[in-house]
Amino acid sequence: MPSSSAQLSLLHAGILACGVAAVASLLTSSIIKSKADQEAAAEYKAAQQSKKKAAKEQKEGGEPSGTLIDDVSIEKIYLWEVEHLGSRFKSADKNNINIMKNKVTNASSEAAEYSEYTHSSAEYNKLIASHECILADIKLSPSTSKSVKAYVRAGPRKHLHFDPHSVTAAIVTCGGLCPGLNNVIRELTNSLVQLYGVKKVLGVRGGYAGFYNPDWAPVELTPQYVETLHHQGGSALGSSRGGFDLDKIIAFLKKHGINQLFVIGGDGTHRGAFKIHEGCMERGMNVAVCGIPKTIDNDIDHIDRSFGFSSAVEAAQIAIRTAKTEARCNMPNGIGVVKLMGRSAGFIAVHAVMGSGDVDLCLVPEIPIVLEGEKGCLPFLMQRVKEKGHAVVVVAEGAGEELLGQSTEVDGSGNKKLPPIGDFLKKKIEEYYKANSNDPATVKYIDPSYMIRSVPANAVDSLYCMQLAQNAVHGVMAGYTGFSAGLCNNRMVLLPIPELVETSPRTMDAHGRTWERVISLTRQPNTAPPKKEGEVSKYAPMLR
Ligand SMILES: Nc1ncnc2c1ncn2[C@@H]1O[C@H](COP(=O)(O)OP(=O)(O)OP(=O)(O)O)[C@@H](O)[C@H]1O
Ligand SMILES: O=P(O)(O)OC[C@H]1O[C@](O)(CO)[C@@H](O)[C@@H]1O
Repeated sequence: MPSSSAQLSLLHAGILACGVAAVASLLTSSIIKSKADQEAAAEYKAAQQSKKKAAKEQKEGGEPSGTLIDDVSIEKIYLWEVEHLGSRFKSADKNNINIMKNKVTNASSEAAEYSEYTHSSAEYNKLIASHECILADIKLSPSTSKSVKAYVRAGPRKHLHFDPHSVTAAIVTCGGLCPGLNNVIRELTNSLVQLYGVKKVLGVRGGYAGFYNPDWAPVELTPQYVETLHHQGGSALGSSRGGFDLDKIIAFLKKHGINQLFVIGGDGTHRGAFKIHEGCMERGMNVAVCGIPKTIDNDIDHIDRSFGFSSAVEAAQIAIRTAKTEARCNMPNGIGVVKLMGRSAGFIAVHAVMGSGDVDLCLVPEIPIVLEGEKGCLPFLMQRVKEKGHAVVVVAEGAGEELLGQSTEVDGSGNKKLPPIGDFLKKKIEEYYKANSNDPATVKYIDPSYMIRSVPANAVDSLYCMQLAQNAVHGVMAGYTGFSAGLCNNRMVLLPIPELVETSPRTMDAHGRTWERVISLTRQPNTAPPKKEGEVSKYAPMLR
């Protein structure tokens, strides 16, 4: 310890000297470094400037900037043409130009009559011209074909096929429920009445059977009737499976003078809708039939996603979080098993897993379940529980058919009923622990079932439903028929129904990027069967 103030000041001086020397050495090294850096910076700057100059020259020459890759090109575009009533029936007066009517409804009238007063008529900011299209496959590489397919772009057309005053429209919802059904019903009604000035819109109750069931008389849909529909889950019109009867449906259309039919449903519903379209054409009826693709399972092909899917995936998070809490807190060996909807496609399960980040094992219909052995899910689960103390499993309801066998039972529409995979899995986990561990497994099984599809649409789905309904109405008013409105490559398009149903229901690609992401998250053994030689990989449009 320094004993006097003189010693202390000597010590301070020493420290100061050392500090100055260290700073000086640091400065020298940074000066040397900065010389090298300066050269690198100058080189980089020069390269950037020459890039900018080249881009400017390209722009001035009328070319987009960027590097020209001459081994990738598109030479031919083939349009997925949609049938147009104008080819068989006379369209409304060509002077009947399409403007936004923005009709005001007479809210005080109990009889729901609409005022003829239009709040403001406005021209559309964008009218879609003939042959405006959206490329179907936007992935290109030197090995892809130079001929590509394209969808008809959706949106208002300048000329209307129908005089709105001569239109009686009908809306029907079929198949299972799905968040957003009411949003679509509401926006179809509002677009028809307020945007186009259609006088009558009927809501057919209870799906296809509602066209002829005497106890389910149709309701008249008005903007007042649908005002708050979008806040509720389910379908204000009701729905059903089975009961498709073409002659009776055609009889209904004739009786009520329906010339525009909007059918909201899945692949089964669309098959029916196309039969109605063909039935009308064969009978010389100037009727437009339009589908709006709906399925909680997201298994309709081509479209980026079906409405309601995002809300269902969101609702499934509550079940997964519940399973996590139960698994974490229930000892010993807490395991939460959540069963989610998904008849033949595991999209809800895989998206819920990817969105959650809490799941250790995901089982879907597309990937065979292996219980034991090197790639067995049971030893894997036991190991995960050893590491973390608990684990969460998500299983799609259609998974494990290879273990449980195919059910011979079907529902009213002919869809196979599914064996109880959730209970089976719970039993297998418990048995495996009994045989291989001193402590039992504490398995909590959660089946949120209909809770994930009866919720109201979230904001993303509400917006999507609005776009679908508006574009369906634009398409029908223009005279398109036998089509469905959908989102493809993030653009609204019109899809011919036969193309839409041909490859539906779609399933997740066992060798695609979605499944790759799932196993990279869960780190579970990949039991996807090896890819067959020449097998073309399908993609899951939502996550390409
Ligand atoms: N090939 C078909 N021809 C005519 N109608 C059909 C056909 N397939 C199904 N339908 C009818 O379509 C309606 C709905 O079918 P389904 O129950 O299979 O639901 P979906 O439309 O596929 O929707 P979800 O995704 O909810 O299952 C039913 O009324 C059924 O009778
Ligand atoms: O019991 P329901 O109403 O027939 O619906 C169950 C089925 O419907 C779907 O949600 C498809 O709409 C499937 O995932 C499920 O298996």
